[in-house]
Amino acid sequence: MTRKIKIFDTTLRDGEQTPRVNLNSQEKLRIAKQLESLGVDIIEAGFAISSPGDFEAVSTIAEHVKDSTIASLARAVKKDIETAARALEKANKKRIHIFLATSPLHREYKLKMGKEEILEKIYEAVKYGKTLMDDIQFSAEDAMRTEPEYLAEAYNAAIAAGATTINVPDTVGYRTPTEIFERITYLRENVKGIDGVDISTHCHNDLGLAVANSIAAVEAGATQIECTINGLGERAGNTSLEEVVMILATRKDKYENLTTRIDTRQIYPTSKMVSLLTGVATQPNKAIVGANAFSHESGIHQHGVLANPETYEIITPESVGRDTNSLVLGKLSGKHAFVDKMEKLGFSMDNEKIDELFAEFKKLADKKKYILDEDIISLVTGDAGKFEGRVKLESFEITRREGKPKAEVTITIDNKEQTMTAIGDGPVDAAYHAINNMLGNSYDVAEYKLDSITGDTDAQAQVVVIIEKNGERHMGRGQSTDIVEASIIAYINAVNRLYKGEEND
Ligand SMILES: CC(=O)SCCNC(=O)CCNC(=O)[C@H](O)C(C)(C)COP(=O)(O)OP(=O)(O)OC[C@H]1O[C@@H](n2cnc3c(N)ncnc32)[C@H](O)[C@@H]1OP(=O)(O)O
Ligand SMILES: CC(C)C(=O)C(=O)O
Ligand SMILES: [Mg+2]
Repeated sequence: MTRKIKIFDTTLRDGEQTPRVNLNSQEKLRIAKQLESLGVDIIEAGFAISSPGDFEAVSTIAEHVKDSTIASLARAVKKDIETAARALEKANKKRIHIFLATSPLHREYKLKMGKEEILEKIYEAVKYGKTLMDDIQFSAEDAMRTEPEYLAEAYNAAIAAGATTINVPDTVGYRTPTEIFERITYLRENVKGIDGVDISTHCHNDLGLAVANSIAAVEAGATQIECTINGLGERAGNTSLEEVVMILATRKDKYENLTTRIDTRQIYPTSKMVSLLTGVATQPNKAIVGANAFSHESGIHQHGVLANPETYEIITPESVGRDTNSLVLGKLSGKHAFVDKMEKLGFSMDNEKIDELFAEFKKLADKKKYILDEDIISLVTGDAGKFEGRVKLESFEITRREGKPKAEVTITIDNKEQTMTAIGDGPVDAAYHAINNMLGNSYDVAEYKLDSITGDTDAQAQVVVIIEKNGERHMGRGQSTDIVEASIIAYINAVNRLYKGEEND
């Protein structure tokens, strides 16, 4: 029998608890709209009582997002529950998510409440919530460090008062998958009326087990997973939505009866949006959405992927909304990938030439961290890294005049030194004007590309410039820790190639 797994996204609530993340209501609405397109069943839009801004965010989302259920968090406190209900007034489908901690540590040190008092508060809070709306979720905060018998009593109280979902959080990410499986199984066997409600899992990643623990909960019978985009959340974060969803989708052989409503092709755009609006970058090796998740640099892998991507990919990039996989050329790459890259750039040559270029490529890759398409073009055209020619940069200086950058550039043309100053919109523009004045010609810059070769503040900048004359394009490359210098060298390099081409004609 098919079991539908509800996806409860808490990016806008627990995700916003990520240190230094702060979203305004318009940003939250943009993300909520995207979560709706993604097919999320429940969007936890915020904690309405926490601030006027969060109240506004929850009510704005409630007004504009109609396909997903909108939830607001509330403590087991009347004013929290009433405020959540007010914020959710305009929602098509709404839920109040009431929580109260149950573990010994939280009872004694945080809440300073006894076991009985907590059970009464749970019952009263859920009962009050039910007077405001039907859909009430109850979470026993720190459930996974609570005595199992007492935890069952807490959920008995919540269900008796009318809770429709009971959430079992591993608030501090302490448990392992086997323990989670056992605890959910225990609750299923010991909580009255549990078969009539959704069982939810909410895992934190303090030991890196949030995703594995959520899957274990589902294997034990949970019907709702709480998660966040990119695994954002308090401390080490929450269960990552993209990972749990893709585990269920990819391992259909194992989870054939489990389905979600998620449109997996929306995963990558959603991840990008969340990363942009929260300012939290995803690590390159992050599963599913990281920059390297579908990149291959080693020769043996590249050879396999060229023959059939399934040799080293268990998910297609398209299925999660990414363009294609990529073969990154580096010192560990093999000849198959090198030839593939050359063919994609439009070059074909005999085996002898390929062997020769491949040997040169390996030498270059030993020295250079990233091999760009332009490096391959230079290899093929036989002038990699050379800066010889009629024009040579001697020195330059950038100052500002009347708010605009002024460049003083000294070059030699055919061994004759010249100096010229010019003003431009930016320092590179000013330097290019000065050079053009000395060359007595002005070339169209068809492309200008700036890359940082290393990631530090003293990064090497690599500039690639393509200039155009009479429909012919000439590429130049410059490398320096100074962006302006790299740009000047690239430009002069392109001009020298243009002159060389003219000499050969
Ligand atoms: C595991 C989680 O992620 S829980 C959610 C955590 N998220 C947040 O805390 C973000 C939003 N929070 C806030 O804006 C504020 O903490 C508020 C508005 C909720 C409360 O602010 P304040 O009234 O200033 O209280 P403060 O945050 O300092 O302390 C929490 C109070 O709530 C009590 N409390 C904590 N959890 C609960 C609960 N689930 N039900 C009832 N009371 C609770 C604490 O015992 C403490 O009570 P006290 O003031 O009587 O000592
Ligand atoms: C509010 C609850 C569900 C929570 O975030 C937690 O326990 O981690
Ligand atoms: Mg949490």
